Amino acid sequence: MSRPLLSLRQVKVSFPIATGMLSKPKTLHAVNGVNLDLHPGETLGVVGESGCGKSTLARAILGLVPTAAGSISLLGKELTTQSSGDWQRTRRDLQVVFQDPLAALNPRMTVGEIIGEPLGVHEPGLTKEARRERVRAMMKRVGLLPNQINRYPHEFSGGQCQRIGIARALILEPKVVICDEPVSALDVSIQAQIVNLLIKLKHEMQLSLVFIAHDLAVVRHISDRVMVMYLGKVVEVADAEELYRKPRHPYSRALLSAIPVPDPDHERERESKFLRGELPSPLNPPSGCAFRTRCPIADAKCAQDEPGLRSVDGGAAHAACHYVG
Ligand SMILES: Nc1ncnc2c1ncn2[C@@H]1O[C@H](COP(=O)(O)OP(=O)(O)OP(=O)(O)O)[C@@H](O)[C@H]1O
Repeated sequence: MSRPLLSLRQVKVSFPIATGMLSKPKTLHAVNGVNLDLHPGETLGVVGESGCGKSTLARAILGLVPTAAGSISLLGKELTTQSSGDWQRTRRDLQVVFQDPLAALNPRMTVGEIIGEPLGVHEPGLTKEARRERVRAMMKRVGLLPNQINRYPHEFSGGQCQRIGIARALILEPKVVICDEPVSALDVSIQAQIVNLLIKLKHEMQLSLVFIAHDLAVVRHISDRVMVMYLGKVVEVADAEELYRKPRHPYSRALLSAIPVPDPDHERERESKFLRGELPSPLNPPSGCAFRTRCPIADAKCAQDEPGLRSVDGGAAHAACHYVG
């Protein structure tokens, strides 16, 4: 297999949380020992309930939040210890598409200025006209009309704003793009258009994507592999087809069973059967396996021993459960 472009090893991100005037702050482990490899041309989906650490993981990769431990390397270069000057160079290869397109765009800048800004930083030798030409070409590529280059973000719909965000992310032709819930804020009717655009651009521009979403149907459509997170940890990784065909970890099974189906009775029955109770507080995670308090097959061993991620069914998947495989 090819060498990964992006590699994470035992990455931890923690936040101190005040618990009262007289007590010491507690530590919330938002990302707790995550390993990840992203290969050239691959789309890795990251799923899990709200609060499982997906966005914090994305922010750690992008250097927007400090890591407490572990290593993150891009094209063989360690990111966690690099200087801000090095980070600037890294932005050429590593870009992000955020969830809320309008909030991510500066309302006082024209679309041309927004999309062209990274070119100004990384290719300062370009003439103004050459830069605008690149911007127009990119606008066309993402399905915007180049003659709208002087318009402002508020003149565009949510879907069009996300196209602007994607154009800005791709103008430097990066190798890796972190998509943090890029369609969650959009109308359902627009979501498929944006996902299909990302798939098209990924092939045309030979991108590798980390695609974070809580909508499992969207993730299935775009991903080659999927990583399932629970309380800051990876509980399963498998090829997308394999994961959706046969989820191994009880949490993956619960998540997939909760995908809405047209029959409401069917859905209710499935959800109540598989995904019980609330996500425990990450400030007080359960002992042993973090999922055991909601797991239908947990026993005393699960309260004592934390299962590590291991290869199951001859390598068809990796799952962190004592009773899988
Ligand atoms: N800056 C912060 N300070 C304190 N706690 C934080 C901070 N950022 C995130 N957290 C906590 O870290 C945990 C993981 O949050 P994160 O936003 O990464 O999850 P998520 O899976 O992306 O959820 P969502 O889909 O709701 O964004 C949560 O318990 C959250 O409350």
